[in-house]
Amino acid sequence: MSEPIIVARDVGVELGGAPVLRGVDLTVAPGEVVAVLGANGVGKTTLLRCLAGLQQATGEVSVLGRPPADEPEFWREVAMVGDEPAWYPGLSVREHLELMRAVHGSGRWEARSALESFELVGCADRAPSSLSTGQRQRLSLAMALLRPSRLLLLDEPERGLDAAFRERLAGLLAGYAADGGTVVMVTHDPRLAEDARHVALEVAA
Ligand SMILES: Nc1ncnc2c1ncn2[C@@H]1O[C@H](COP(=O)(O)OP(=O)(O)OP(=O)(O)O)[C@@H](O)[C@H]1O
Repeated sequence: MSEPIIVARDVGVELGGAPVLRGVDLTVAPGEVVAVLGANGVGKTTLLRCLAGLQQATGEVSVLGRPPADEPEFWREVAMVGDEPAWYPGLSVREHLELMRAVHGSGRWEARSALESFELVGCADRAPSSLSTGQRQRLSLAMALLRPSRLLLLDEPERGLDAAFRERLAGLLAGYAADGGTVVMVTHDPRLAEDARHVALEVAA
């Protein structure tokens, strides 16, 4: 059996003096799509940040065979979509996608295919800051899915997306996993969770 992509054991986090995560275990195999579910404030984003090396935790966290670290070497293999990124002034939607290909040396798609898949053709020459919330979210997702990666970490990828595009996104994530990628997403969206293995977080006692 292939090595897990993620192994988290007995993970604990305290924020502001209060326990947020306690005794959390998670193992994710290559090619899996995992949906982290739970009520508001239960610690889903905090867990994702632990997996991204953005939050210190007690216990053990291993991602791609080593402790996650917020360093270029880690981010070459891991793509994350969470809070809206800073957009490059003066670069269009198309140029943001081309930038991803240029920086990473290759990509899973040409910029033109990504524009089509993420329904951004009509706004390709506009500045991202001039787009709607859902269009900007599509661009964030397109930039993450276009570049090569082994693990995709998504925090509420459904934010701002209409129902039809959520359906499309479910298919795009299934395609990423079929290509050998692994997805861990925090979501409140039943459609995105439908095809995923559910991991339910509960309030840390
Ligand atoms: N910087 C911080 N300082 C103190 N407490 C924090 C901090 N960040 C988050 N928290 C608290 O940690 C808990 C978990 O937050 P988190 O964002 O991980 O929850 P979540 O499950 O992702 O919630 P939601 O579904 O609302 O996005 C919350 O009670 C939140 O108030």
